[in-house]
Amino acid sequence: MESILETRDLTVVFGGHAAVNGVDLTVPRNHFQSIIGPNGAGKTTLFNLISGQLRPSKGSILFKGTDITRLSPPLRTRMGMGRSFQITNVFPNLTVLENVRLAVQSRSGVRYNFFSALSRFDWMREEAFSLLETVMLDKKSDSPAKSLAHGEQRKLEIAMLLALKSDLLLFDEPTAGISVEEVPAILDVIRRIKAEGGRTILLIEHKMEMVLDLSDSVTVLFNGKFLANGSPKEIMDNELVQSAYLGGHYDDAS
Ligand SMILES: Nc1ncnc2c1ncn2[C@@H]1O[C@H](COP(=O)(O)OP(=O)(O)OP(=O)(O)O)[C@@H](O)[C@H]1O
Repeated sequence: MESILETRDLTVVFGGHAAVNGVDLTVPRNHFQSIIGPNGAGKTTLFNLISGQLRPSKGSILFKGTDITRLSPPLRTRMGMGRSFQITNVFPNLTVLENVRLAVQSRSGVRYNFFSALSRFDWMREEAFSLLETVMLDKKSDSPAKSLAHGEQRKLEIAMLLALKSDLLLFDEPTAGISVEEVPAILDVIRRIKAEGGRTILLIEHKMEMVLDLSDSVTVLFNGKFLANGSPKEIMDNELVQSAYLGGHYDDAS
């Protein structure tokens, strides 16, 4: 199976402590792969290395066969890697639709020209609206972004991320910090994105039922190191994984 992302001996050391320690990760194209592990296992640090927020102390990262270890985060985004918190430009006073349209526009590199016929930009509104349908936020298209509930804001961020048309999406606990009632809607959105196909998704998540439901494969980190990789069932049956969780400090946030 062709891989879209590979890390080799990926390591980052903070004050003598290796938060990510010699991790070899292989993510096949169009795969849904989850990364699990007890608190402090190094999951978010691994994402920071993959998306370029952090530079590794050692090792390399290959994305679509190219060594991106030294590339800046914006260049990685341009190559097709999307991470939701990179969306910093949510304009609270603009409508939900306008925010997504601006994300579509930024991807397309189209400069708004006051003298151009507005109809030339209709396709961007249409694409933005269809993204809002994907995240089930179309009924709020005319609401100002600032009026959205927390879970709805998360959906808006996901729609803006999808506007970038990334081939690889990195989701770091997408349901963290939102109310219990809003969790199923976010889950539905992720399920839809998976069903649409054509994308690779990497998910960090503590909610095991969500991991088991969505993942083609699961990678387990423990103390910064790769512990196991396999199908959800293989991981559930893996004795090493069981003892890491039982003996560790697994914080089931679900
Ligand atoms: N910038 C940093 N400076 C120093 N130590 C750090 C830094 N970032 C992370 N760490 C440490 O690296 C380790 C891994 O942290 P990380 O946040 O990646 O774990 P995690 O698996 O995502 O945990 P959680 O499930 O709680 O989010 C922890 O011991 C953390 O304190």
